[in-house]
Amino acid sequence: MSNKVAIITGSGRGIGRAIAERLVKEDYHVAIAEIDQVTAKAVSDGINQVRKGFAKYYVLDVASRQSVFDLVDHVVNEFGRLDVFINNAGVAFIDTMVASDPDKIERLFDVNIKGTFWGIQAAATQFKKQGDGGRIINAASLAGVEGSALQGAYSASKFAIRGLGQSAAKELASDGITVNAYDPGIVLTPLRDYIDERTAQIKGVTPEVQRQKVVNEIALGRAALPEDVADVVTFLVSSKAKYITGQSILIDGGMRFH
Ligand SMILES: NC(=O)c1ccc[n+]([C@@H]2O[C@H](COP(=O)([O-])OP(=O)(O)OC[C@H]3O[C@@H](n4cnc5c(N)ncnc54)[C@H](O)[C@@H]3O)[C@@H](O)[C@H]2O)c1
Ligand SMILES: CC(=O)[C@H](C)O
Repeated sequence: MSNKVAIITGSGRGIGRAIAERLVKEDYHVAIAEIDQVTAKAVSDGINQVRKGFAKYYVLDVASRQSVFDLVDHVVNEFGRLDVFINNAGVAFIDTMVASDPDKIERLFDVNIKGTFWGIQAAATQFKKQGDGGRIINAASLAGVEGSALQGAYSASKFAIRGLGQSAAKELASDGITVNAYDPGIVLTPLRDYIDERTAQIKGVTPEVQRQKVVNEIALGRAALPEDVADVVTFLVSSKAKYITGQSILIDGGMRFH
């Protein structure tokens, strides 16, 4: 198969969907790897209506290490190889540090940190077998560069993801495998809607007021769209980025949390 092959976790909606649909335009075959079967199938079917055979969906929980390794095996059996693994799937919950529920913290760490770890392990294992390098890209966040109030567990997970990527980049460079991350600020997705609604509830303001507050902190004056992140990821997987590794690319429109 001449076309390259990418796995994008959490690509049933939001940023992951935008990345998958954009990579298909770059002639990638894509694996829509997602816990939600309905959205995964819908995104895959939509891609195949435009480019038949370019997408296949897989239902999994990235917190399960075996499921992530099985995903890579299924994709390689289907498409013949793997070139890019994008650890996009992630969850968040909003609460004060004191009120944060231990079970929610555990689940968030299992999905965001361990899920990313399993993706790095499974992708690197396959890339080493193939012997011709590869690209691993992880979803970090502005909240992983500067901790956000009411997002303690989430921020911690995104700091961890940046550290995982830096360590993996150093280890895997000799195999021609690059590892980078994208660090968006405010991107208009269902996750962001939840964050602003829940934050507004805690602060006793309307979601609209909360959304406007965060947008007002963005130098470019607008929230990002998922396509803005897909543009950066498309660059990071391209040959133009072959000398970039261990980096975390801020996509925050010049936002700075105070
Ligand atoms: N939206 C933002 O403002 C923003 C900013 C910075 C970073 N991010 C990060 O970018 C990534 C995508 O964010 P988004 O806004 O598109 O989120 P989203 O919640 O809209 O989409 C995430 C997708 O991941 C899937 N998913 C969740 N848990 C999963 C699991 N255990 N296994 C498999 N799939 C799972 C969900 O079903 C969903 O389709 C996340 O890692 C998020 O932390 C988002
Ligand atoms: C959800 C997220 O990471 C940013 C802070 O919006």
